[in-house]
Amino acid sequence: MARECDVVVLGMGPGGEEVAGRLAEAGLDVVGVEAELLGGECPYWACVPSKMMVRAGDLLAEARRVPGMAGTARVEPDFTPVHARIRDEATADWDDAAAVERFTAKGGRFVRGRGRFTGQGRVEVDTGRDGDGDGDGDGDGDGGGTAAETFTARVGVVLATGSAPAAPPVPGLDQVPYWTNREAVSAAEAPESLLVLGGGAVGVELAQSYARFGTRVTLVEASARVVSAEEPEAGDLLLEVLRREGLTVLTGARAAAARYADGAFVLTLDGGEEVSAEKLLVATGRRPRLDALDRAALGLGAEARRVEVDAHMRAAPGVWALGDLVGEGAFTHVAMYQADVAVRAVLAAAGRGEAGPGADYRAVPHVTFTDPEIGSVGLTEAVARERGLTVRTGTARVPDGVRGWIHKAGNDGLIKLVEDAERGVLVGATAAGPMGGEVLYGLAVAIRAAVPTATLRDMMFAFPTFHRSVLEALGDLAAD
Ligand SMILES: Cc1cc2nc3c(=O)[nH]c(=O)nc-3n(C[C@H](O)[C@H](O)[C@H](O)COP(=O)(O)OP(=O)(O)OC[C@H]3O[C@@H](n4cnc5c(N)ncnc54)[C@H](O)[C@@H]3O)c2cc1C
Ligand SMILES: NC(=O)c1ccc[n+]([C@@H]2O[C@H](COP(=O)([O-])OP(=O)(O)OC[C@H]3O[C@@H](n4cnc5c(N)ncnc54)[C@H](O)[C@@H]3O)[C@@H](O)[C@H]2O)c1
Repeated sequence: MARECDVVVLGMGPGGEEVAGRLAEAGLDVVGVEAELLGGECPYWACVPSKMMVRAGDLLAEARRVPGMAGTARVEPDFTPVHARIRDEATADWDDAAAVERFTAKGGRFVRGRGRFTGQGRVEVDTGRDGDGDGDGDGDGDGGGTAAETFTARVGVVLATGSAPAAPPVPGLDQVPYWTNREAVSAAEAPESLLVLGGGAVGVELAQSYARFGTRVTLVEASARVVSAEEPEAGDLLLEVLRREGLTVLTGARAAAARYADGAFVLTLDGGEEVSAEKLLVATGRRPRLDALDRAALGLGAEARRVEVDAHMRAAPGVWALGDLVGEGAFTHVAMYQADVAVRAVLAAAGRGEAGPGADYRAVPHVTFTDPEIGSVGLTEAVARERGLTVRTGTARVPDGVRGWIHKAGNDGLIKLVEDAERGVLVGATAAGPMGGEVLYGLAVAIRAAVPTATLRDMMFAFPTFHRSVLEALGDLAAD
């Protein structure tokens, strides 16, 4: 028999957890369904543990910068405390009891199991366990059946099943025990050598972190640059720094075949060259997880790669979707932002208030936490031009600013601004450098609030901050 509730949230990653918790706090009867760990990818296998690795690697890099600036330092990397911190502080040994407690304390009902959205407000969950204590796994006490529970939602269903790693169709790759982000952030030791396939955010963050612990890293990237979705100037800068730090970075290189034998992974590149290492990390992007969704109920064709939603995250009547599943940027802050929009929409559907404003993607920020950090928001120059805008750009080099010059060792960075010259407002910006992600904040405000560049130029920028380079870049814009 189906159990009734107000809302079922399918997938309890950062997006689903936020929606489910907020709706439960608002007094709705909410069932949250999660197949693995409540909290999803970000706290257990992605953002948080990877940033602990980045922090540890940055400490080593800073210590190595002491000579010539502050004395001497002997640096002996040890990965043991990094893994211990990820295991004990970040993930409680990959245990979500605290998150489950947090959700149920808000009044939510938590169901562990793999769910399937079957349309008309229904979610079937394979709980893999018996609900009635008779040991047959069907929860009906009669001694036969399967371990499935069905929930029907009076108000609707929120889909938040996130994304999974996507591996390219390289012959042999599916036969070898490669790492995804999960193994890479939960490893107890830094490998002696590591091949990284893909130089996007996952690839560069983890490649640089491991290299700083002494791992010999070879990164293979198909595009001409690493972080190829960023401004080319930022990609070039990061490439130069990674190579200077001793990583082998092969750009414009595609894997043509993969094999594993005698403890070594070998990638044959399309030019015939072979590269090998003790471990292989495949970091070639992610795809929305649609496998648990009835495509017909969502109006999705067989070719659809993501769930389409309107500005209020509505995918179909009584169905909302958010996070990596909807492909508006695979970032935790995007999922959380969309969760906020969805909470208002669901409450409005339940007769509680107004849906309010829809999602606004003019100023989506993101930060790749390498050293230098690559922060960017809004449109790149190329995308702005593709959209037919009259574009002016302004750039400044961080080492040329007073703070950058004072900082000296590790001061690589740049600011790039993209202006819609007709409107006299910024539509895109990149802040690369020490604390590039923090410098980005003011630029995100300027883009979101459409602050005239004339006003930005007229502002005071505290001396001597890194963000004063923004003033230099604004001056360069004016000179176009
Ligand atoms: C290595 C790495 C580092 C990252 N670093 C950052 C960062 O620094 N900053 C940032 O903003 N983003 C970062 N991201 C991206 C971020 O992790 C994701 O954007 C975010 O986790 C998406 O949240 P979500 O709720 O959409 O999905 P997910 O986190 O993927 O959660 C979806 C949940 O749904 C569950 N689920 C799926 N199918 C079912 C089903 N059928 N039944 C029940 N449950 C199901 C899954 O088990 C999962 O728990 C990183 C990603 C990676 C891989
Ligand atoms: N700091 C952050 O916010 C952060 C960190 C990590 C991940 N993420 C999120 O997770 C998503 C996934 O990250 P990702 O790095 O896996 O994907 P990505 O899409 O950012 O980068 C994948 C890279 O792999 C390359 N590639 C694809 N196929 C290849 C092949 N056959 N051979 C060589 N190179 C190939 C692509 O050219 C691309 O540069 C990101 O887009 C981002 O949304 C965010």
